[in-house]
Amino acid sequence: MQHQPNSAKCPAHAPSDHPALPPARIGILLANLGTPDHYDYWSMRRYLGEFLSDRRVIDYSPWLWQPLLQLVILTKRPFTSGAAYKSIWNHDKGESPLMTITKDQTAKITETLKARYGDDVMVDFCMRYGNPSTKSKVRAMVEAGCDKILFFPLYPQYAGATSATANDAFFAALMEEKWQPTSRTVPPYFDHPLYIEALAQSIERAYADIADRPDILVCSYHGVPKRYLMEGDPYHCQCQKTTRLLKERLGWDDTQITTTFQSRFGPEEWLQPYTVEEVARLAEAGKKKIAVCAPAFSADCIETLEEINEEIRESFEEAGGEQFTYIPCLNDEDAHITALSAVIEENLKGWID
Ligand SMILES: C=CC1=C(C)c2cc3[nH]c(cc4nc(cc5[nH]c(cc1n2)c(C)c5CCC(=O)O)C(CCC(=O)O)=C4C)c(C)c3C=C
Ligand SMILES: [Fe+2]
Ligand SMILES: [Fe+2]
Repeated sequence: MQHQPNSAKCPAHAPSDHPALPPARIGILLANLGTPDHYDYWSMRRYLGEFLSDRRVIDYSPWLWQPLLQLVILTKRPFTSGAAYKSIWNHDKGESPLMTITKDQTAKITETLKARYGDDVMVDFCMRYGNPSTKSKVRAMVEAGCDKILFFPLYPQYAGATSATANDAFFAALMEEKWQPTSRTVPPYFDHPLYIEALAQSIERAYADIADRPDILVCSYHGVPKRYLMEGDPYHCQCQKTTRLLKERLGWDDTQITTTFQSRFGPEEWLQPYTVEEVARLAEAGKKKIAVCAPAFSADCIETLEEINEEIRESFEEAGGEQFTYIPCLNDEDAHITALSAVIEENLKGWID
């Protein structure tokens, strides 16, 4: 089925000053978390302020949370996080790795989908926090003639703090459109066979390059407060299922792979076990060679390049660990682009085939 051209302008009845309408097309809008424009104090403060004010991320009453955030956290954390960003920054391009990788993914997905659908589709990306904003990209797609938009949060596992808040920003952007495009959001793909396959291939490739086979693979997922799980967020279960499917695809048993959660923030209990503690425990228990991968992240970012590959590595080595291998995220690897493009194609059904 071909996408139908825009038929809203009827030449016989249109007034002479009727606005011009571009040919109708389908927009595919990829969304990631967002990243600071720079690692200086004010860029960091702006980014963290927007992120940590999102009640899908931190759900405390703003009356209690905002004074603490504005007066305490945002006076210190922009410095420490800014230094961490500086250590991983893509200085050649003047942007964070998350931004560079998201652009590369967008370019490759565009190429794949254009080869299949031609100019009936346009592909772009937006961020939940910072730039380019979701609102600006929805506006640009509507202006370019998109009367349908498929919105794709690039998180394999659903969490209120990631997928839902990305969707919220998308719906808020639609609220401002006079002629609102028909819209769909892409569901989580934590169990999609091609995502599992891409993960498995990346592990097999990494293991083939390591002379001394690791004792165990640690699948480290970004954490959330445990309370969110108790309140109905399926993130924890989806992470566990991704690890199980990966284990089955690799043909491994439970001694060769484990699930942990990283990036704890604040005093509440988060999902356990905490990666930083678990890698130390593994070293102390005699697992001196480990590999760590991060299946919840579609692109390498501060949480993987700095937290896993620097802080968590250090925790392992201080506890007596000897060989630590970080396995990069799927980023713009071919198998990942194939998986993401397949998820998109499945969700375009009925709009264009
Ligand atoms: C404070 C609460 C946080 C929750 C809950 C949270 C959930 C969550 N986040 C990601 C993915 C990413 N988080 C990233 C950075 C980051 N995350 C938090 C806090 C929470 N995340 C902070 C404060 C930061 C900023 C860095 C820092 O100051 O520590 C990123 C990286 C962005 C980048 O530019 O590189 C990603 C990606 C997931 C998947 C998730 C829950 C499922
Ligand atoms: Fe985070
Ligand atoms: Fe669970």
